[in-house]
Amino acid sequence: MCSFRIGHGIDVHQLVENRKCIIGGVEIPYELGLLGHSDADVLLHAITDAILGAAALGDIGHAFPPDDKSIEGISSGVMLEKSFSRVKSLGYKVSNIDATILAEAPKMKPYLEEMKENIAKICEIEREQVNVKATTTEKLGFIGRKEGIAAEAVCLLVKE
Ligand SMILES: Nc1ccn([C@@H]2O[C@H](COP(=O)(O)O)[C@@H](O)[C@H]2O)c(=O)n1
Ligand SMILES: C[C@@]1(CO)OP(=O)(O)OP(=O)(O)OC[C@H]1O
Repeated sequence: MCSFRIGHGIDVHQLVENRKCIIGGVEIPYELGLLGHSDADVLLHAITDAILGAAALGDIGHAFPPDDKSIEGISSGVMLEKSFSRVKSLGYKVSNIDATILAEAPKMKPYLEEMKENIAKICEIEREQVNVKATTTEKLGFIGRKEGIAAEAVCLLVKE
């Protein structure tokens, strides 16, 4: 009998000058970038939290503390890979991931396929098992004022 576990993740990062805008492992050309202790990939952080959450393994900050100087600038792809590896060692596979980026700008559409490919590769699944969407907040709130970008994700794990 299969066992299923669902997880949810949410993350927000501030948009500032002189930082890269890396989302879903894709460096997006934009005048502002995301601020964080790591590369601040808001989408991969939400997905990492969803995967860890599904396996009841806490969250990204437990595994990679923001006050740990040795991981300053760490790639979020590496954090997702290590988190997935923990989940895999418990016997789980990722069934699917669905995520949404909330951003007034930049336009995400040209980069969504590459993001899906990056996520699928790290989580050892097919691209069809990953969905990444984007929405504005219709110019409302901190996202609408282009002060920050948020992402939400859900992940279903399966153990056969
Ligand atoms: N940063 C964004 C936001 C949205 N999109 C795409 O535009 C479509 C319309 O967005 P609304 O918020 O106006 O509904 C949406 O379906 C996205 O595909 C985008 O690429 N980048
Ligand atoms: C990724 C970590 C790594 O220290 O830091 P940030 O890049 O600042 O990202 P955030 O989502 O604020 O916190 C989680 C931390 O684990």
